[in-house]
Amino acid sequence: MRRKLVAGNWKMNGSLAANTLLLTEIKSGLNSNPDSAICDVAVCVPAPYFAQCQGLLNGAAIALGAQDVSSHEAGAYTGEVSTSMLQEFDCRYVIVGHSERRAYFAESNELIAQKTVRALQAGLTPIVCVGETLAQREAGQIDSVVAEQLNVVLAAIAVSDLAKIVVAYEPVWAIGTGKTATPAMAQEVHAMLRKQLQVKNAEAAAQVRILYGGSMKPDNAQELLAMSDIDGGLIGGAALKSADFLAIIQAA
Ligand SMILES: O=C(CO)COP(=O)(O)O
Repeated sequence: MRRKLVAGNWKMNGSLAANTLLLTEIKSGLNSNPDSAICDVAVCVPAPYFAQCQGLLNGAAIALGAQDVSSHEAGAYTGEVSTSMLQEFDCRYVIVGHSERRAYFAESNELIAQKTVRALQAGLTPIVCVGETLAQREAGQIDSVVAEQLNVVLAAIAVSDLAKIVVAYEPVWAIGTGKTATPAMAQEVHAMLRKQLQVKNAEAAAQVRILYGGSMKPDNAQELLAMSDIDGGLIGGAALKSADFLAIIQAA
């Protein structure tokens, strides 16, 4: 049985004041609801706020995560943030290959695979994002695009690391648009991804959590999370509102 994971991706949002308010509200919401301990919760915050959020989350059942990491270990890579820096702030998760990084920062499948390997070497849990654009969906290329994105990562990691990754299926056309994949549409892709993981190792594939992301909200979370291969959510906009984020955790 896979334990569900609800991870917030704050993207480039937040401020010292807003983060304090948001995390204080989420913590008190979780504390007042014993049921919510049944799933894992994480927030992936902008790097400048690691120290602040580490302090705010001290003792809370909410893990800290990053939204990206360098594929390099250390050195002359201006602007990059390394896995060891993430570890110093107790980050447990790191998102790699988000579609916004792929689209706006030209991240390739190969670079994303290198970042995944680097994260695993550091003992971080990579949340590997895959997903097709609307044009690719309409051209009937969902399976080939998403399978290729995952395959390049799978080829780069050791079988013994397979169970340590989290995969997130985020159809690009559903991100920030208010359009959500129907539970059946999402489940179909998740099942396909699970099959692909099984080719590498069946036992580990059964343990890998596959999250859905793309306009997940309190009013659609429950039906999405009820699908057999949807093991949680990667939440953008709704992770910035404590009531919405708590409602999604509750649905999980
Ligand atoms: O990109 C996402 C999470 O990584 C999803 O964003 P939204 O929930 O805002 O659609």
